[in-house]
Amino acid sequence: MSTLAFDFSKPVDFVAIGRLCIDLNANEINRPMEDTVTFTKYVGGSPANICIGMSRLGMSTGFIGKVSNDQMGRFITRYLQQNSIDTRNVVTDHSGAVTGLAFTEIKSPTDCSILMYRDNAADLLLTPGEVQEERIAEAKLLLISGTALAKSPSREAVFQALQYARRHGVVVAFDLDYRPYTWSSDEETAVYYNLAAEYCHIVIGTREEFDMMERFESNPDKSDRVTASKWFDYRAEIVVIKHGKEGSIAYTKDGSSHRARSFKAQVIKTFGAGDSYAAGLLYGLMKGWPIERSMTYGSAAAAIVVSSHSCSDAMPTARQIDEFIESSQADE
Ligand SMILES: Nc1ncnc2c1ncn2[C@@H]1O[C@H](COP(=O)(O)OP(=O)(O)O)[C@@H](O)[C@H]1O
Ligand SMILES: O=C(O)C[C@@H](O)[C@H](O)C(=O)COP(=O)(O)O
Repeated sequence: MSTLAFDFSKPVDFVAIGRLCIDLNANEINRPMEDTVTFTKYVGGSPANICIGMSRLGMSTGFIGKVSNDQMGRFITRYLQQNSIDTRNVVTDHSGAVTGLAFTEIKSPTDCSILMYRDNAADLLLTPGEVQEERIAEAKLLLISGTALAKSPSREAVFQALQYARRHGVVVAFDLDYRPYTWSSDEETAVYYNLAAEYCHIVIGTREEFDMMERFESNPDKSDRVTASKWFDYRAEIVVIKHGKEGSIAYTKDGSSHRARSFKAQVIKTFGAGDSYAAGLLYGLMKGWPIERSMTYGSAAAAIVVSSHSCSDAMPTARQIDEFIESSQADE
């Protein structure tokens, strides 16, 4: 059992802070980037994808971030608005910063990579003073994401958001979202990830992401239980460790563990799995569902997204997930 203390008197379900960017997903799949000539443009960035996922699931949502003052920035803000996401705290940069671009290379359904163009990215320029306390105070759940910790001032903006969440009794989820190219040193990365995780009630990451955080500690067997137990000495109620196609395991503060398998999927590409999983999982937890059911919901959302061309645009509705789970059970 988890004892997440959502304050249901708050009017907004979910607010996310961090990266807003553009995904340019290869249209000609199953070939290297060198041979790819056309791409489809989608809104991207892990926390943006999760927020879009929550909105598709019917939650009331908002985003805190910074976009470039150009056509790309306006494309992102408009897409969020079309998805009923509150953009009052999406700030426009005026320093000439640009929107981060993620070109996706789909060599095969299992061999995918992302080529990032992120020099002078606007999302990393969000300042602590630009984070509106009211946007966090009014929300039941705040999602933070690791990439925003990579550079100042967005690093301090995230810690400011964590302070506001603490002040206003907001549950905090941390999707580790570790993107090595954004960081300059492994030590710096681990320091800030560990510091931020101390404030969080739900910590979600892959085994590799937790390995990165554990560089200062001893967990030679890469034991998921050892990884999770550390965070229960701080504020964590749930720690989720994802293992790709092998599924995921969640530990709760009372010492219990819960497993979810992945669903069979007609995989087009592997990215987007984590973001859709997070949306489905957090949705279930906010509904008060048992952890297994919430994890199954996340796994089904992920199976739907890996079978689609995009991440954000493919985020499923509750009906799509329910139908998917039903048809998967019928197939068994
Ligand atoms: N190839 C796949 N087929 C079906 N589901 C998948 C696949 N890969 C991942 N998933 C689902 O997505 C979840 C998160 O994926 P994972 O790869 O661990 O995270 P991330 O995308 O953050 O690296 C998994 O727990 C699983 O349910
Ligand atoms: O996060 C980014 O900047 C790129 C994403 O929009 C991208 O689609 C992606 O990689 C999703 O990440 P995942 O869910 O962890 O696979």
